[in-house]
Amino acid sequence: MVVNKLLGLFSNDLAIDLGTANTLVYAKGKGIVCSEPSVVAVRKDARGGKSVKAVGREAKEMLGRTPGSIVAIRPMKDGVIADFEITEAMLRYFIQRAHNRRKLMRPRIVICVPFGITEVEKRAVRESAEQAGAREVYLIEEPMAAAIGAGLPIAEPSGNMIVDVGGGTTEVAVISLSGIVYSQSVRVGGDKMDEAIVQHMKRKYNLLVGERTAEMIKCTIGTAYPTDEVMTMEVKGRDLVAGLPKTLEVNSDEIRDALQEPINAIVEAVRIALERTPPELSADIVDKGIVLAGGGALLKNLDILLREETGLPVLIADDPMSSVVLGSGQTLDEIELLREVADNSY
Ligand SMILES: Nc1ncnc2c1ncn2[C@@H]1O[C@H](COP(=O)(O)OP(=O)(O)OP(=O)(O)O)[C@@H](O)[C@H]1O
Repeated sequence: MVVNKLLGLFSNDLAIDLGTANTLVYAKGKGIVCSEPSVVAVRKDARGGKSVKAVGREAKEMLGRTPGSIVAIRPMKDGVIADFEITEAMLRYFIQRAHNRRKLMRPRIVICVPFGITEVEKRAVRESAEQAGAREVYLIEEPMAAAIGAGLPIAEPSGNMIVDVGGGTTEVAVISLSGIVYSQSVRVGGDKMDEAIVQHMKRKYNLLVGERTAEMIKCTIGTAYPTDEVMTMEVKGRDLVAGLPKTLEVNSDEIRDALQEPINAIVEAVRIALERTPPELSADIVDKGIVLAGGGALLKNLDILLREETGLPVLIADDPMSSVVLGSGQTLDEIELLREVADNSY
């Protein structure tokens, strides 16, 4: 008992939301200790060797701005590992940062994965965390973690619907009695919205903008449903015809049109989930509504659009970008909960 208490006190257990866009780390007893973009800048030498130059925010600043010898890489794509080696380097960096760079720690790690990824993809995440220094690895499905983090009563025999709109994926899940009754993951999220804006700028204005600029446009004037006032913003890019830098003004109406395809895919995923939900649980969702989490939940008026399209109440989680990591962090404190929701299918 005393030993257990002491172990708890000196625990270095971590929960990690290894996301396509952002990685968040929660340390037991401390809360969120790190929240950074999932980007790594790598320097290549003449012999083809690679070394990590920067990770996180510093590396994101470099996206699209690197000289030939350095590449800024996003090692996660569509919610899964696209570059194993770089993901491992990134995890190692974040784990060490969470432990104030003390290298000897071998923590127990709870790590989130999108629902519906393959066994091979799960193994890649697990091995990557082990290589990065984890002693034990538990995988939790993202919608479950998001629901716990958003404070939904997941253990009750009652339907809870969570929609987690991330950078690479959108996960729609219905949860009851600590289990996922139905879930669908579509590989559409904030990244596809950014791409749609890049395409729009190219098609309408012959203006080439980078993904960072596109993301800024989305977060500043992007909307899913008309706002009372039309918003405008100045955008800088390269004119594809003249080849010179150019500034022009775009408005929220045209950006909403540009975002239609990815947004429709999200609405469709919610609609399908509702159609396939068992009737008793549907009845619960009519009363309780849908809860939105993930950074994409911050897209202006996405809640209003979903309310219009489904006729159900739609709420946004308190801190949507942190729901997943907060939910997984909670399982570090409640071992019973971890046993119930961790995926041990490998
Ligand atoms: N105010 C905003 N409006 C619209 N989108 C936003 C806003 N703030 C953040 N986002 C978007 O949210 C996304 C990141 O969300 P989040 O951190 O939840 O994703 P992730 O967990 O990294 O991704 P995934 O779950 O797919 O692995 C990015 O695409 C970002 O552009």
